[in-house]
Amino acid sequence: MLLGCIGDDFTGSSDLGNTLVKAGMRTVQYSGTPTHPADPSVEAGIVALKSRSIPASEAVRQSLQALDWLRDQGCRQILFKYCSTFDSTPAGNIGPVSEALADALGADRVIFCPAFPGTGRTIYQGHLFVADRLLSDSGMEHHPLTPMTDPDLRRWLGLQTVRAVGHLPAAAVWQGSDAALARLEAEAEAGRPFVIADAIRDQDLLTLGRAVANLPLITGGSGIALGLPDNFRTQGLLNLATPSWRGEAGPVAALSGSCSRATRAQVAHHVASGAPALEIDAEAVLAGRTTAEDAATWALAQPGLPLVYSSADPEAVRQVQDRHGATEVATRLDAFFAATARLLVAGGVTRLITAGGETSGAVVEGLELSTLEIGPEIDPGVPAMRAGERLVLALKSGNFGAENFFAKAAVMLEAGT
Ligand SMILES: Nc1ncnc2c1ncn2[C@@H]1O[C@H](COP(=O)(O)OP(=O)(O)O)[C@@H](O)[C@H]1O
Ligand SMILES: O=C(O)[C@@H](O)C(=O)COP(=O)(O)O
Repeated sequence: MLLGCIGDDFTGSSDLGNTLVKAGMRTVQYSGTPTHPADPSVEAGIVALKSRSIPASEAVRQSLQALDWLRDQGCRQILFKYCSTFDSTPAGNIGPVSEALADALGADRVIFCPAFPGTGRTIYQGHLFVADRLLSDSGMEHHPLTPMTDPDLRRWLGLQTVRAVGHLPAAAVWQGSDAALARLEAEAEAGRPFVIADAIRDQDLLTLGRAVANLPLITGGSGIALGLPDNFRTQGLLNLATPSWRGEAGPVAALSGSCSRATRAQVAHHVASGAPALEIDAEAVLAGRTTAEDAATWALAQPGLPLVYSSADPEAVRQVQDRHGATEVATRLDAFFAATARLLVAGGVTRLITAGGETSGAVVEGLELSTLEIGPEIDPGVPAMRAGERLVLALKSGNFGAENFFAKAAVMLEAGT
């Protein structure tokens, strides 16, 4: 294993896997830190954690455990992958986890670059944009768990770390990888070891990828991985075999606990198309009036692609959180979707689509899927994946995917190549 990755959620980890596979690395996603050694053919290993929204101390503990395992596999470089919308709170977890990883690796200069231009996330003058909106005006300000109310990443990261935060501006990136590295070094020498890097085009990410080739720790979204495989390829370290993909026929179902804008549009599209859809009232789940058995029984009786969703608008989310607390609501809905997924798979579902990072984490853990093989891309940032002999999956990040994502994913999961 050459590149060791720690993902702070499951959809984000599959997004990273998608990038690395497309760039030619043999990549496997693990659910949590494995207890066994990796297959020797794996070039990039991604330990997917569900650590984005848990207490910072626990996120640090889990990330260091993942780091130990990745180092045991021989990794030469570590990538900490978080969301392209920098999902975090003033308490963490991007800052505390990065501090712990930097200390463990002796990394005295670390870039932070969540840019993913292919899905509209760009960073300029230290500010994060989603398409033509600042992050704080993109819908992410209403996120149920990590409301992103400040688009200045230097300031937001600064709330989460005792280290001073510097800036690697686009103007330096555009001068090439040597200039970018020189600026990173200068920031570190000036006492600002954590550096937000601007990037507005894939070309910028490739430049940054070359600049950080020899650094032990990199942090960012999946975009920052674009240029990393080439660093290994130029050293003759990559196997050139292309991975094969085998789709799966059989019953299909979709689950959505994502309340992000893109997912809500995809749910509305699915409902408007006349496909079977069951809306789950969060309040009813909390009161025990709606159970996983109800949802799975309904889904297994539907033709085509049934969708079970709790996706709701910000006002509805706020009301239920005000009554029960955000953590309690998330915990109960996670458990509901995990149990529903178990019943669906036990009932014969072989293609499972899940929308939402936390929700996908709960589903994958609920199904006890330890290793996921990354397949072809469904939409930018979302690959098809295989878990064992009979089950294929798509884990969709909340804000990714075209409006017809659910139907498209169902087809893609079946198709073989
Ligand atoms: N109707 C709802 N009311 C309140 N919270 C909800 C509702 N539906 C889902 N949630 C919670 O919102 C969060 C969505 O997060 P996640 O699954 O990561 O989606 P995304 O990828 O869009 O961020 C989860 O914790 C989920 O349990
Ligand atoms: O970087 C991204 O945007 C995604 O890979 C990701 O992490 C999304 O997380 P969720 O929106 O919570 O699914």
